[in-house]
Amino acid sequence: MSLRAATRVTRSLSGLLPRWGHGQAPPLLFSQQRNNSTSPKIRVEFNPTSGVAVMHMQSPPVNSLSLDFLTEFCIGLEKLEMDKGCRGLIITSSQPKVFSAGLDILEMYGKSPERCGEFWKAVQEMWLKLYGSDMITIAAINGSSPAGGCLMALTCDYRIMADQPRYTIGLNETLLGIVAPFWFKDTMANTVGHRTTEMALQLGLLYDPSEALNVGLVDQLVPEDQILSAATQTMTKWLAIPDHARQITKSMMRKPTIDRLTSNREADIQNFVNFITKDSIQKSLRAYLEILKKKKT
Ligand SMILES: CCCCCCCCC/C=C/C(=O)SCCNC(=O)CCNC(=O)[C@H](O)C(C)(C)COP(=O)(O)OP(=O)(O)OC[C@H]1O[C@@H](n2cnc3c(N)ncnc32)[C@H](O)[C@@H]1OP(=O)(O)O
Repeated sequence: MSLRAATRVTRSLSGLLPRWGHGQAPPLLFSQQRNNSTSPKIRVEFNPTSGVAVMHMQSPPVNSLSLDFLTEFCIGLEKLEMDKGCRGLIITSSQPKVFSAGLDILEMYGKSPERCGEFWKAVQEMWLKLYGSDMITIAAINGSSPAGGCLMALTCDYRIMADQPRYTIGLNETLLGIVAPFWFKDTMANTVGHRTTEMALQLGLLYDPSEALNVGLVDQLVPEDQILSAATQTMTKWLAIPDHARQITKSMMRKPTIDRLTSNREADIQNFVNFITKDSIQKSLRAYLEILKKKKT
């Protein structure tokens, strides 16, 4: 059980002690000041009345997960996680047509081993923080969400996708000539099962929304303009569950997967650096970048 969950259990068992003592700022003001934040790539709107924050990813053109993006994202997440008034988080995109394009390919192409290692550590950090979050997390997927973007959505408790057939979602790493690491694979298998994951990962499948719903990669489809209201409605249902019971349950389901990475973090970084800096892999990434560029012409 996480420290925050343990604290909540203690609080609920000790007879609903007041949260704010004499001389402290009233909760609403305090929360408002702390957690409505805008950094260049992330905008957070926290509603202290509902206890729900909405995180808007706003890194043009495609919310790719660069080192800077991941750093801002983790700082934003950490702040919300520390705020006991924040119980739920909705993650969505401010960019048209794209939730997140996944890891920033330019962070993996032509970079030094040291920089690649630093980048990978940040990717791990994002996953650890989100997958292990005590908050209720909902991905409001209002655009395409390949690879690392799909991973980000998979770490949430619930996924709502815009019902727009041109959007796709999936772990398509093999299409780039790279390999989804074991914890990407585990996160997907925990969501859709072993067989679907095995096939999807080998083929680098990108699903349209109805296919994604069919395999259980997303939980609900809604018209794009209703995605935030649908996320808010779902959040209300989840908020009705006592936090401590839900958190312990979430931890019970996810801890073995999280422990596999936490006990192998350094080796996983080394593995990534050795893999990604290989000439053959760099060549594949260059070819993929060229395909992305040519798409436009
Ligand atoms: C053993 C195991 C060890 C470990 C082994 C290693 C494990 C690695 C795991 C990797 C996980 C990943 O996430 S790898 C990342 C996978 N991501 C992808 O395949 C997504 C590629 N992108 C797309 O499909 C599309 O861009 C999409 C997101 C649908 C949006 O399409 P659009 O038509 O709207 O936009 P585009 O015109 O394509 O893109 C706009 C610009 O953004 C750029 N762009 C797009 N995606 C980008 C990205 N991910 N990183 C950087 N830049 C990107 C394009 O090149 C364009 O640049 P300009 O031309 O300059 O404007």
